[in-house]
Amino acid sequence: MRRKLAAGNWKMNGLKAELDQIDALKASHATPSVDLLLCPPATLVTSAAARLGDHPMMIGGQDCHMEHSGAYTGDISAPMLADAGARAVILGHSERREAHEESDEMIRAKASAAHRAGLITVICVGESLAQREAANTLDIIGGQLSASVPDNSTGENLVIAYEPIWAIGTGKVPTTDQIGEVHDFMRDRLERRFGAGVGRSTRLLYGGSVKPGNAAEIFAVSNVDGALVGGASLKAADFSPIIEALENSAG
Ligand SMILES: O=C[C@H](O)COP(=O)(O)O
Repeated sequence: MRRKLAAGNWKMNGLKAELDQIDALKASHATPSVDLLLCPPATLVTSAAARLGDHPMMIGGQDCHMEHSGAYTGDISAPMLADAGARAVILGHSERREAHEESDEMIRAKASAAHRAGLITVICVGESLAQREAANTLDIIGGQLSASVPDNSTGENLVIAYEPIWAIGTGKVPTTDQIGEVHDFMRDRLERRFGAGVGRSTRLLYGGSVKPGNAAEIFAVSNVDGALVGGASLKAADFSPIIEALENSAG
């Protein structure tokens, strides 16, 4: 049985003062029945991890370099993230694919490096509105999956987040049928490539305008094992009911 995962992506938001949101999450979810992951900006990874104490929530990064170390000004390697207290890293978010021109091949190399460093990778895939309207969604997702997921993936270190680009930060959410179609497709693709063991134990998250008001409906969809939450993860008051909805959905 896959353990559900509620992941928060703070993106480029958060100063030290916002670490009090971690205190609030700890207080509200002292013994969570689902896995929790919070990915603050890199500047806060060390202090966020320290703030956790012995709480089971994980802290993650939002990107890493594909190399172990070297002359890459401004970049952060996977071992550095692990050394800072991170246990996971988001890779291939559409905002990085677009703004930093990250290709599937780059994401695959980064994910491979992250796995070697012992990190869980949350690899993001998703179609644009034009691609969906052209009925190319499954082709796009299938291509991103096969090209950006590395061979050294296991059921423990691989998480896939389906994030339709047009749903991110827009308040627009696919229908539950649309989400289910993509998640069932991803499950099938992973099972075909990696076999039933890895394919069935890899967690599949949905991301894109997940809010307290729509979380329960999304978590009831086939093969949705949790969420990657952006805006609503910034405040514990918003993230907490999403976590509760996931806990209530876990069966
Ligand atoms: O990584 C998170 C996603 O981009 C979703 O962001 P959002 O919940 O603000 O739409």
